[in-house]
Amino acid sequence: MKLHLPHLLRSVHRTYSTIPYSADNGKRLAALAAIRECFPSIPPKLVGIGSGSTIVHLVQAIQALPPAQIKTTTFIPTSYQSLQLLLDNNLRVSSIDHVQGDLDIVFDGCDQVDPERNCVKGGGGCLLLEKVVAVRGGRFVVVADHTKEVPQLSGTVPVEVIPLAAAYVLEKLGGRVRQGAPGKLGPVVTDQGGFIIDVPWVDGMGVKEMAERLKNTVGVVEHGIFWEGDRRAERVYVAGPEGVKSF
Ligand SMILES: O=C[C@H](O)[C@H](O)[C@H](O)COP(=O)(O)O
Repeated sequence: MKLHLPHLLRSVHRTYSTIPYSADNGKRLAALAAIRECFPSIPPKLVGIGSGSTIVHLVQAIQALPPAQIKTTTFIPTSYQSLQLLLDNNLRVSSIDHVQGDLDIVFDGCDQVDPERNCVKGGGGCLLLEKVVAVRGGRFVVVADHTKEVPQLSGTVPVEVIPLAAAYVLEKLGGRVRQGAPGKLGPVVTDQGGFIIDVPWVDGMGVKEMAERLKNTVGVVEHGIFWEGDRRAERVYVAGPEGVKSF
């Protein structure tokens, strides 16, 4: 659903309308809109922060909030990248395994999002902890540029596997072990010590069937489909050349 830009989003758009649109500006616009509309006005206790390039803009937007709105907030990272980002911005951090109960809200990016707000995540190899945090989010808000919006999820799904099970999972599901992160030869090793296999989406298969197929394969720790069976986005902010919409 394309929204008429409310006043708030129009002002965000005006602020950036002199900058030529790019996917990176899109991430920034969508992040600003998401934070302005969704970051609780009563200072939240616990806020989850996803991983990836969009998150950098989200943290900048959080930093721009009035100090009183965040001074009692503890942020929960989903990777070493987001931990470092939060520390660099002097925000208070804790770890998801120290949390009791739900987080107030979780903000994250995505690689694909469909009209039902199902997402594929894990392009940066961080899907496992992202999901562990997302399932504990009272709200789960996803931010993206327009290149991520798709009519239906497809392509490949990142899947985190135990390294010794990689050969078996490849036989069962197909795909390739992700290789060659900058500065690292051989398989990409995740923050939790797993390998990532990019598994092809079976042509014509629905979200539920695909998610269950991946989850039911021995050796798979977690997959990058975020859907109603575990955690679907409650709200998605997408920016494109025309402005920001949410659905
Ligand atoms: O593993 C990475 C995460 O799932 C990211 O949220 C996702 O890949 C989107 O990344 P970016 O914000 O860099 O487009």
